[in-house]
Amino acid sequence: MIHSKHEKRLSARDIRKTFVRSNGWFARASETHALKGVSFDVEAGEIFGIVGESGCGKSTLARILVGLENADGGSLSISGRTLFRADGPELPPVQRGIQMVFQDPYASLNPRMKVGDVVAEGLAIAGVPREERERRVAETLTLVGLSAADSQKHAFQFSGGQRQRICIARALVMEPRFLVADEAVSALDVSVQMQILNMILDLRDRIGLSIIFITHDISVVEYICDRVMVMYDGRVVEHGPAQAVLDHPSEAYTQKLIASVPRLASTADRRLSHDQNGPRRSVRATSLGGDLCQSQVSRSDGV
Ligand SMILES: Nc1ncnc2c1ncn2[C@@H]1O[C@H](COP(=O)(O)OP(=O)(O)OP(=O)(O)O)[C@@H](O)[C@H]1O
Repeated sequence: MIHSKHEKRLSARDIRKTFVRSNGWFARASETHALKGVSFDVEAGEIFGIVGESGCGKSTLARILVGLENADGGSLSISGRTLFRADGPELPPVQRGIQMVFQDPYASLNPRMKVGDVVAEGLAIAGVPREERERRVAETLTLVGLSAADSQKHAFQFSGGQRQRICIARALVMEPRFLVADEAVSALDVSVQMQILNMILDLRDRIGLSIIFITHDISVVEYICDRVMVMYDGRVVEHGPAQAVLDHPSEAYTQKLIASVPRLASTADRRLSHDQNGPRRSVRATSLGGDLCQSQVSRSDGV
């Protein structure tokens, strides 16, 4: 499942989406311009953050990337291979090489299904034979810090953090080049958030996965992202290396967004800590709400 860092770049150009809502027979339909021409590139093996306040269009963009929603205009390609463009057909979600992890692991998992069946669902739909499905499920569960034996358990037997690992395994088993994580840690406790974030950093390092990390939490961007794109009202306000944008935002909107939250220790310290300690490290974490905790984290903590 290891990807070459040289081969894939995702390019989104001028993506547009308008939602039209009917207001009954006698009133005019109302329109929401959710995306007003959004362009960006994500390099192979990078963690690309997308931030912005509620309603700026982050989730709509995520859903368009994975094919859960159609764009009205623009184009999307991975290393020149077109996923969609205005005048052409769309590549179906399963052929895109992009998978998604959602915010709430409780809502996005059927608690009564066996974990092995949950993780293998996409493979079964794609017609992958049972033996290969079982092998890939076991491999992927191990990759996310669970065990092959967990495939026989039911989702309700797991904690929130473990359920999010199952959701990540369900996405990774399809061997995507790009993973879209939409607020993937915001439903979890801060200490559990750190464990999932560390696991994502590990996955990037170990298998060269590229991750598009959508969040409203600046501290998460500072912790995990290489580059960041700031959105407001369906447009890109600015983008660049995460630390540079957070330390020296050039746009007034970004300045306001960043000024409203507490900050972590510098990226250099955190990266050094990650490099020295591998998956186990001590970090000072803060959430948008301002909670501060000292959290000792490990992939093998069982969360
Ligand atoms: N299915 C839909 N029908 C109508 N309007 C929609 C639909 N989905 C999203 N919108 C509108 O599009 C805009 C962007 O919504 P979106 O969910 O993408 O924002 P967001 O930045 O992800 O917000 P949040 O952080 O709260 O999830 C909002 O004004 C929203 O109300």
